[in-house]
Amino acid sequence: MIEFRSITKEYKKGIKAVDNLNLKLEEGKIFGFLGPNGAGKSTTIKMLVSIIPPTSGEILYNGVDIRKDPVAFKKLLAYVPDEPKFYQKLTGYEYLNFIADIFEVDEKTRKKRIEKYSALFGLEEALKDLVSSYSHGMGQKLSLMAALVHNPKIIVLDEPMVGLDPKASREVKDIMRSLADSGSIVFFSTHVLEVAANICDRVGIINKGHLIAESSVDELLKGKGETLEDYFLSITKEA
Ligand SMILES: Nc1ncnc2c1ncn2[C@@H]1O[C@H](COP(=O)(O)OP(=O)(O)OP(=O)(O)O)[C@@H](O)[C@H]1O
Repeated sequence: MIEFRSITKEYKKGIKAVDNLNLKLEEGKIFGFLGPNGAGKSTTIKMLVSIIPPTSGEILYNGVDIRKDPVAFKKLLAYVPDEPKFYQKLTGYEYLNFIADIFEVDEKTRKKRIEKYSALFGLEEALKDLVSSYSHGMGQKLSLMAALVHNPKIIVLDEPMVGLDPKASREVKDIMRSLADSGSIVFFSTHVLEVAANICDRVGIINKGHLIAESSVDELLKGKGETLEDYFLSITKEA
């Protein structure tokens, strides 16, 4: 389990991008993180994947601060950013092999996974080309493949559906489900409330750095007779 304990991030002194966040992410569950623009979603994700440190508070994995043994934690983790960056002079294959080397995935296993996911995403031919020739959507798919090549125990995705065609978007949702079903922690941010309502086991809504709701979609909407979109719009307006 991952636990955010009183996590606060101030980029500028006195201005809290994330304010006293307490949140638990469980194995086997897909957790959707929702919020308006500038609410603090990417900041939370970047703290979880150790790109930026919190100003205060701690993030625990199975009870241990993730900063205690960062390499051990990162070995379990895959991060799919909203704007993936690649080494442009590598081919897709070279990039995936580079990532597989870092995560010490053996040759046979990586070959099997690369074949499986390149077929799913229709990227078999493109993997021979330089990454610099890829469209935005192809880059998104490559970034997802790089995450999946080491079969992560924890996968964190920032706006994973943006720029994907409908088929790839469906594949990503199915992959997230099967990772969760195999016991991984799946945490992603999205603006697409329909996706969140359909695939998440739990959702959290953040607004102006504060977590203002957190539960299963059903519990959130129980007795309210609303869609997730109606509920989201009403509580982010009030807060
Ligand atoms: N590097 C930075 N320096 C200063 N302020 C920042 C920085 N990154 C984000 N912020 C501020 O922190 C707040 C939260 O931003 P964040 O990117 O986490 O929001 P978000 O929920 O991911 O938004 P979006 O949905 O638009 O991507 C915003 O007020 C933003 O301006």
